Amino acid sequence: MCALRSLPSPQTKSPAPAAGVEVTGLNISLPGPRGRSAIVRDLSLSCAPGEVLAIVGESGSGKSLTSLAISGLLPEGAHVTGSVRLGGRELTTLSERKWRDLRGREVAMIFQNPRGSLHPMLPVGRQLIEVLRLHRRTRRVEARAEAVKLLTRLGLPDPQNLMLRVPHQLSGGMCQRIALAMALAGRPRLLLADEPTTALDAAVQVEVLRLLAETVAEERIPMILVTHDLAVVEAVADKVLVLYAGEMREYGPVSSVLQRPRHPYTVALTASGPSAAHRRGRLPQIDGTPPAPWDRPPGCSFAPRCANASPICQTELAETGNAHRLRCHNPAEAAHV
Ligand SMILES: Nc1ncnc2c1ncn2[C@@H]1O[C@H](COP(=O)(O)OP(=O)(O)OP(=O)(O)O)[C@@H](O)[C@H]1O
Repeated sequence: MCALRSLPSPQTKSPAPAAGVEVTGLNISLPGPRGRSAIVRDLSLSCAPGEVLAIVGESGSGKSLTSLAISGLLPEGAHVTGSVRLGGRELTTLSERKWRDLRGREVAMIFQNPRGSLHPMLPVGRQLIEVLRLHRRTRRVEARAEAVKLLTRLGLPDPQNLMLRVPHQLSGGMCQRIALAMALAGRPRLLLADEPTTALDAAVQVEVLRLLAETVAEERIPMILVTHDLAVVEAVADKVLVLYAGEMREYGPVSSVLQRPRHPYTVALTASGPSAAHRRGRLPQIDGTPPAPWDRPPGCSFAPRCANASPICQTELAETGNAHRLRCHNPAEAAHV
């Protein structure tokens, strides 16, 4: 773990305090081998300004589609119902023209491969300055000064020199920080990060994520982080949403959900403890496989893999809790992990 650094506070802030994001009753369906299938079902979450919400779950649980739905980037043929509100504005009904205006500026995204978001032939400084000029409508000289400030803030030494280099002359960690600076350039009202550090080595991952979490906290930007890695969740997130087969199973503050998991699925994920997960960097394996979206059983779709399942689990889902929400008829005792 790297030591936390105290960062200079930004001189320019968003004109108005950004409001958070609120997702209510989100359903995403896609055409599949047996017609249209519900992939994500009845998902609700919220992320306040400066808060980091992590979405975790096994491969195929719908983490990326949820993030893509929030950023208006779902694949062709996807059908969405429910609501995604950012600062009180409904996003699910925006036209593509409105999205083009919003995306990258108000809703920024960071992906797994940092080099993929950079032009391979252009100096990274020029790329960052162009994005700053576009989003902030400033002159080149001001954009350059802002670029230096952003890169310093993201822990990059000698930013003037670094800005002259092209991506292949930089390490993956440096490229990811440049990509982060570009994502932050528009002073977004929401940051979506899908496995942003998976391609980096473990020590750099933690440092980049810590800097990112500090920056969004200072800038009051809500951040939704998609990850497989419980150690990442523990290190940087405030809240966590545990997805199983496209549905919420457990949701609440990290300190509560990961330390005192109640849903048998979360219990299984955390059974070896986040620090053991940290060593592997992936979710632990659980016996069995999740159902395909077109083959979901009625009731709780985790029931076929669940040691606590009882007959009611085959027919109905039950939701309890408020700050720490849970969908389970037979939750585990709230034991400390
Ligand atoms: N373009 C698409 N067309 C049809 N089905 C898709 C498409 N994209 C994703 N899916 C299906 O939707 C489900 C959820 O996919 P998604 O990528 O959101 O999962 P994930 O939790 O992010 O997985 P991973 O951790 O492997 O990235 C999967 O069953 C996947 O096969």
